[in-house]
Amino acid sequence: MIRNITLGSPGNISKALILNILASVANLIPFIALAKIVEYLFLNRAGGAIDTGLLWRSFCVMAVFLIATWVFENLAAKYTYELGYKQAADGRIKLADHIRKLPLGALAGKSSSEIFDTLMNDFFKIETAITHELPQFFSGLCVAILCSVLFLLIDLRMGIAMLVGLPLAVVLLRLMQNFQQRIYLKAKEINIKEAEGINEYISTIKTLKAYSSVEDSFNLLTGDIENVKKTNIEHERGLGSLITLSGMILRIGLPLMSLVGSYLFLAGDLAIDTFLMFLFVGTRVFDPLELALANYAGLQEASVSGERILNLLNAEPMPGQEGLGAHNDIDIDQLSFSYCDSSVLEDITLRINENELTAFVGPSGSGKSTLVKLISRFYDPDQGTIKVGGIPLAEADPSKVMEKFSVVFQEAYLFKDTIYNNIKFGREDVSEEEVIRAAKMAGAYDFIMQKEKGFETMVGQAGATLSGGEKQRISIARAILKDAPIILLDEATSFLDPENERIVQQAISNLIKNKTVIVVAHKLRSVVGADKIVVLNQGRVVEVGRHDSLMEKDGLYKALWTYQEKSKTWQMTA
Ligand SMILES: Nc1ncnc2c1ncn2[C@@H]1O[C@H](COP(=O)(O)OP(=O)(O)OP(=O)(O)O)[C@@H](O)[C@H]1O
Repeated sequence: MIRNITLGSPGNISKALILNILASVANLIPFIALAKIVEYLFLNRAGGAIDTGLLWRSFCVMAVFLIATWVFENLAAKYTYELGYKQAADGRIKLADHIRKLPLGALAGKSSSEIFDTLMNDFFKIETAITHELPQFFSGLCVAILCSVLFLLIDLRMGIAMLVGLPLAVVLLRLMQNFQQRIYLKAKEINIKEAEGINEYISTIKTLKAYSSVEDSFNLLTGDIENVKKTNIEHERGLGSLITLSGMILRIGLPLMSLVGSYLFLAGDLAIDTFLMFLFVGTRVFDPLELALANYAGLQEASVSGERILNLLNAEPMPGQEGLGAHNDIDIDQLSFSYCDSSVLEDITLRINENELTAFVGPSGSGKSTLVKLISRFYDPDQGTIKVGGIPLAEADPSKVMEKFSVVFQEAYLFKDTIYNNIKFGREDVSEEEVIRAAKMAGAYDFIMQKEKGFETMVGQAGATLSGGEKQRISIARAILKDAPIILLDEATSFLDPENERIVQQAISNLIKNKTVIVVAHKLRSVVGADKIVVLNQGRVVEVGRHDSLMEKDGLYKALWTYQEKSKTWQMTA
């Protein structure tokens, strides 16, 4: 279904198009005046005295229309540039806004490089189409049609000779349209693959060095870059030869018109002024026509880019407008969920009570993190419902849902900004005192103050300049500041050393006071005090209860517990 999203109205471009047409028409007038001057000087003067007044008038007409051409071209450029850049900027903002409302599933299968390419390069193509190709195509076409009709009316035989190549050139371009779109799409895919390769090469350099694999990865990257070079040259060559071929076919009209004109003139069947008009002005029709054909080829690529943008824009955002209720009980009823075709959660029915601590435990891959993502509506379930405070999440406004939740992930993501802004993230209304208080509660204050610039210390991209524990404490400070009633902790301490783990555990205790808390835990010891422990196995809930009752059952929980207790005595041996 095409949703009601447009990238601007075609009507907006009409002013620019009219100005471009006026510029092209004005550009032809000096050539008509030139034909008239030549006709007067060499043919119609008949040896009499030169009428200098007539010459000056003709020169004035030429000068006036040259200036008019310049004025129209400048005004047209102003409108088209303003419009082109505005449309592209508006479109990018609209798409970025749309992307954040999409379920993560709608973006599955698309890499960040692909989405980046659509946001940047596809919109750049549209920008170029609006600022250059569309106005030049339409103005070229209009002028060419206008002149062609005029010249056909002046002399049908000469007009036909002049335009004989046009239908052939158009047919050629139409026939090549599919081929051209295909090579453009192929070039795009290869370029995106290269961007992905570069992205991965840079972001995994640490791992590559650790495994002495930099050389292999570099070779792979070099291959990708070489491939892009080859494809881009192929693409330009294909497009270039297509345009020059159609231009050449179009210009067959020039020698043909001269030949037909010469024969007709010698046979006394063509007036000299008509012949001159065709030679001086008729030949000028080829330029706008060729421009129209060249830009038509460019517009084909813009249409491919437009389709890619619309594909993303047409992905359905998460539905729902309801606000969530005041309560924070979570009811999950017969929930099932798959990533693409692979089933991950099946028939989950569960109640999570307000202001209690609920722990999800279970073997790796059992679906704990996925269940947390469904509860915070990163995805919608395939079957079943999740209600928060009695309101089905599927009917709730997605932006309101996130107001209810603070999520602390396994790996904290920080932005390339100051520590202060990273803590304050998403809360423009908080004071400096509140930020400092949150940092203290998260156990982050001391290490922040030890840094030379304190809260103004810049954090590298993705928090690269901080340790794992420091990043985690900043993300907890962020969550404390958000003060959402439901806290989701997805193995927030699993990558930390014992010292950092102790500090982060303390920070978490401050964060979760009087909140509804769901924690995904690998280390069962960290959740012995939980009000409810939910044991998952292969996407199903297999046991629910407190630690003591689960230990009495002799089921999976007890097995996991026993295994973990034994592994505490594990030692590394060479
Ligand atoms: N984005 C995804 N696309 C496809 N499959 C996924 C995706 N995320 C997770 N999975 C798969 O879904 C299953 C459940 O993953 P999930 O991360 O929920 O398990 P988990 O119990 O949290 O595991 P762990 O304890 O190892 O973190 C796994 O088989 C995993 O490979």
